[in-house]
Amino acid sequence: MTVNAELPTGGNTWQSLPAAQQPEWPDPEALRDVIADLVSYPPLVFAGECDQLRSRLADVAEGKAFLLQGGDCAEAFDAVGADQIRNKLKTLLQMGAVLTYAASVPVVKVGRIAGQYSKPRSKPTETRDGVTLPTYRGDSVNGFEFTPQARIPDPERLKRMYHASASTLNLVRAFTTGGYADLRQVHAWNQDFVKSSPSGQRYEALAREIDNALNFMAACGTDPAEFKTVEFYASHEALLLDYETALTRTDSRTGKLYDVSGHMVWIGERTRQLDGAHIEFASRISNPIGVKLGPATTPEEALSYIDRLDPDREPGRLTFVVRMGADKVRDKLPTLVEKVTASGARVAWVSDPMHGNTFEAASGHKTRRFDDVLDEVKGFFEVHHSLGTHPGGIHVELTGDDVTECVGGGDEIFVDDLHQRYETACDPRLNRSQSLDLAFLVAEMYRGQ
Ligand SMILES: O=C[C@H](O)[C@H](O)COP(=O)(O)O
Ligand SMILES: C=C(OP(=O)(O)O)C(=O)O
Repeated sequence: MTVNAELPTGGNTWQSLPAAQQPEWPDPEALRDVIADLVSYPPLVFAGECDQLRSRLADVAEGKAFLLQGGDCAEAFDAVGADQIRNKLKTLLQMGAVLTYAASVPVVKVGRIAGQYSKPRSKPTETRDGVTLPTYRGDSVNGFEFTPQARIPDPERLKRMYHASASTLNLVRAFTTGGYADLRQVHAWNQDFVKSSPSGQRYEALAREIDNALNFMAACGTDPAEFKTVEFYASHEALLLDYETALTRTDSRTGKLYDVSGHMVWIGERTRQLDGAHIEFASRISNPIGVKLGPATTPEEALSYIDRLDPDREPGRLTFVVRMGADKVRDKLPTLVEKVTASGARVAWVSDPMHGNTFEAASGHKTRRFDDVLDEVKGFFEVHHSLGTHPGGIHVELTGDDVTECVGGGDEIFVDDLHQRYETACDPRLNRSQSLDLAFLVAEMYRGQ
């Protein structure tokens, strides 16, 4: 649909191409009005911040840093509250501290946050007790509630997504620069957690070491400003192209286009068609771009993504997020890495150990086994180790709350526990304890390389 003539030139070239996974908005006029409003709204992030992230991701591509990207599968409008945002951030900060200290590597921290409101789905409809309704596509499109009314796509939700993203980002910026993320708070992030959980206790021991190191540095007269704030970036899947285009602006410094809805956006497994609208859109913007690579990805496709999205071969521009499944990663990944490396391109390679490892439990809950998640990351590391390339990071669905959505972990969740706190709007997330377990285990793998 051609929605707006005022969009920056080049930002809407995708409109003549097939766009997968777009909602069927019932009222085109209403969509047009919403987009006109969105076009007039201020940017959520600045082009210069996107460039800064690109330079951090260049370090990842060059083997000098590790990407920690994580957050909800699907953010929800009713979860835009201080506690939930702080808990998520706290979990990522704790994981970041574990990885930085235990693996001795700079960690680039990127949330699946402040924009992750849209979901690609396997099926257009959902059936419960003989009733079939349109599937839930994220709070940016329709309601989670299983009623005909809630499931009608409503473009006003695009504006709610903008405002929810703005509030979230505002709080995240306050937390990360206003003292909460000061490394001296490394114990405070754990206070509500340490007693009850093995990973919390392990973390506490590490936090004491970090404290000692900080005290030592202070005694030597060094108290670096870098420890008082944290660089934290926001990312989401660029799924709803009308929204992303409405938030695409021309950078006054360079004349280039940036999608100012988030610092980094990625193209998902279901929308990465080379002749499709999503890749075309991503090719026009200058943000760092991720592309999810499932087990069917061919080396030729991977090389074509590089030609389309990173024609200048700029490290940090392109991140390949590998999500093959624990049973396939060791077979499928080596050829991709070999061919990409041989081409001379320098992309960041990151493991998403969640999306290839989903199954349905007998109770009907969609879940993932912690051991499969871990095994996929192990396979990812093994492949890179054997090829002498850099395992650049992890991309994980997680929450700071004590949910029971994935099975396993040190504080073990059993299949029979799933119903207790199964709160995700879409896919199962690691809870805080499982997330910290993963961070410790990944740090060991990284150190052991
Ligand atoms: O988060 C990813 C996808 O949106 C999700 O895995 C699709 O889930 P579905 O197969 O239930 O549609
Ligand atoms: C949908 C997602 O993943 P994928 O495209 O890899 O299935 C996601 O990360 O939310």
